[in-house]
Amino acid sequence: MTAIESAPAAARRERVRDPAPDPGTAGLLRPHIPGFAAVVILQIAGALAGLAPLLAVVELGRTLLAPGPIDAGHVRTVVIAGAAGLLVRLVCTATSSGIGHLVDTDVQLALRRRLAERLGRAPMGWLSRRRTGELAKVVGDDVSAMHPLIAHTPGELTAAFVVPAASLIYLLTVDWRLTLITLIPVALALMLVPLLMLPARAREQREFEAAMGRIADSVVEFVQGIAVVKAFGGSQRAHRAFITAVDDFVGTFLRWVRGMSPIAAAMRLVLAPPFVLLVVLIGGAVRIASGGLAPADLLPFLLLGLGLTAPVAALGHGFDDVTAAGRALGRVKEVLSVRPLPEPERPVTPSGHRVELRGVRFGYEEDREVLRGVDLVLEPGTTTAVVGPSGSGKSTLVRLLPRFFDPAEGAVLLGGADLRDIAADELYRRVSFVFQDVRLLRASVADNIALAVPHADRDAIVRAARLAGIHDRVMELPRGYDTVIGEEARLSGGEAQRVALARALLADTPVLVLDEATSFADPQTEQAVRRALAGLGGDRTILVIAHRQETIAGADTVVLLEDGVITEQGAPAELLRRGGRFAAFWRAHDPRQAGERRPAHDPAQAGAYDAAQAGERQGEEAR
Ligand SMILES: Nc1ncnc2c1ncn2[C@@H]1O[C@H](COP(=O)(O)OP(=O)(O)OP(=O)(O)O)[C@@H](O)[C@H]1O
Repeated sequence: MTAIESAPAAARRERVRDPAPDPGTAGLLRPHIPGFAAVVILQIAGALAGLAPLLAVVELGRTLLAPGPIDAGHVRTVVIAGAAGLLVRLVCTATSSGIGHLVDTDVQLALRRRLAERLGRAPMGWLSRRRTGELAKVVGDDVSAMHPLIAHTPGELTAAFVVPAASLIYLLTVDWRLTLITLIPVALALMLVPLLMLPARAREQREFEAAMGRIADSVVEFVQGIAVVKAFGGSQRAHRAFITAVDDFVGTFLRWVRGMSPIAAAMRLVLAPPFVLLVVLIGGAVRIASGGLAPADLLPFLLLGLGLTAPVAALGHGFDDVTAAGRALGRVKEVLSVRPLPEPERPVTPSGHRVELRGVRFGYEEDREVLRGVDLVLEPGTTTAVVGPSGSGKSTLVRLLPRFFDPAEGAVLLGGADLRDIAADELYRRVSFVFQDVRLLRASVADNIALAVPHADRDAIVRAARLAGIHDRVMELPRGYDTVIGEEARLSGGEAQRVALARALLADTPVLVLDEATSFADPQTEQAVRRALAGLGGDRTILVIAHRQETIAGADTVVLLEDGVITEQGAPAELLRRGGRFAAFWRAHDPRQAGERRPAHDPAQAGAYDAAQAGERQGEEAR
């Protein structure tokens, strides 16, 4: 355990405000319970009122078929009652639907606000691993996809169950035997349901979904890799993968249809109105012939019997929409459950901008450490270049400074304060960065550069752009610095990186972190960065992942990172003189030396480095 981890770690845990876990969707829906209740109550009232016209027809039938003179007053009352019921139903269902849609709008707004707030506090490391489109889909499409679930399902389900339940109670009061006969189609449909759930059907369903997935994969693969496939003349092969997936699908689909279609057809048949009417008519005829039922009493069974099948049909209806909404809800919940990096309760102000990493350990996954105990000091006014083989943890190391992640063990200190004790806005006033995934906003070039300094004047913006080597290119754009990126002009990767560099230079933070691999995407950018670094000077603390020998040679300190540990550090010239691991690394990556002596892939050069690495590993094991 390092000195840092002990007491202060526990004390800090007490001081940080670990944000309360997200209340989840239930918490989000709670304020809207009155709205949902109004939807359900109005639907129940509307559904019951909707029975009035049917019952009025039944009553009219009974009155008209009854022997003797017709009571005109009674007929008028029945007609008015039926019409009133219809009107109440219309008003109730329209109001219920209106409230349902208002609740939906409110819920969607609340969800989007909650998502925006969560994304605003999500760790940058988490955000940087996600594509912008992926998150935009969650905030946009996935929230919209919940519309059927919120606006329609509560009302529709209520109506689908209230109408048959009320009808059933009424029919039972008329003739319970014929009521049971009327329920035969529903009973038959329910008896068919277990057949849909047989293991064979479940297997066919899984195979069907897997085959659909294979088709989707082959299409995505083809589209994503289209440039590579074309360049290497493999389009026939890629097409073949798609054709094979489709051929496989045909067989699977036929098996699925053969298994499902007889059951689905039987269900449709027994729930179809002609079948229901046939059952009611046969049952009714038998009851009337046996003298157990008055002919006029058959009427309510003919009118209401059809409605009894509604709940079974409702179970299938809208099922796809609801499952899609459920999946969308799952993705929304996943984003809502991202834990923000804890903010300090009593923030500390750093004094100065000396950066120190003490015993830093970090891994993306539980059982695999990427940084295995890094101790490093970055003095103000110096440039430190991090070098090392691919995958050694360079990007991970530098991303700890702008707090993309927190170390699992150890600490990163700025001006003597643990980054976890510094308020986020304070930290970003002191640390700026330019990494690989440059993201520009759909805003003017000037606004993009002045992101961190919104009130910067045009002269300052132009100065930063000149320093970053992007000014001339900006002047070629249709409206210069007012050109909206992504709308009026598109920038290349290197140009976007130079805009990001100008942004970082204008922010003028005392600590600057750069990933040279990207910044050096093209020769102009490479020069711009080197000029900028040389020009910055002062007592800035600069940390750069260096790939070019010029950058390494120009740094005050070079740090060789291998497999998550610093194996050598010091002034570059001194390290070269020493002839150790860094010198071997340098020689193995020096194109001039390789060109002078041997072919570019100089096994001897690489071999020297590999041998040094192997020797060190053995030494480590021995220790
Ligand atoms: N987001 C991530 N999730 C899981 N593992 C990751 C993630 N980012 C990096 N890694 C792993 O961490 C290790 C170190 O990666 P890192 O990008 O820090 O190395 P690097 O030295 O910067 O490599 P390069 O020079 O190739 O960019 C690698 O093994 C990589 O696979």
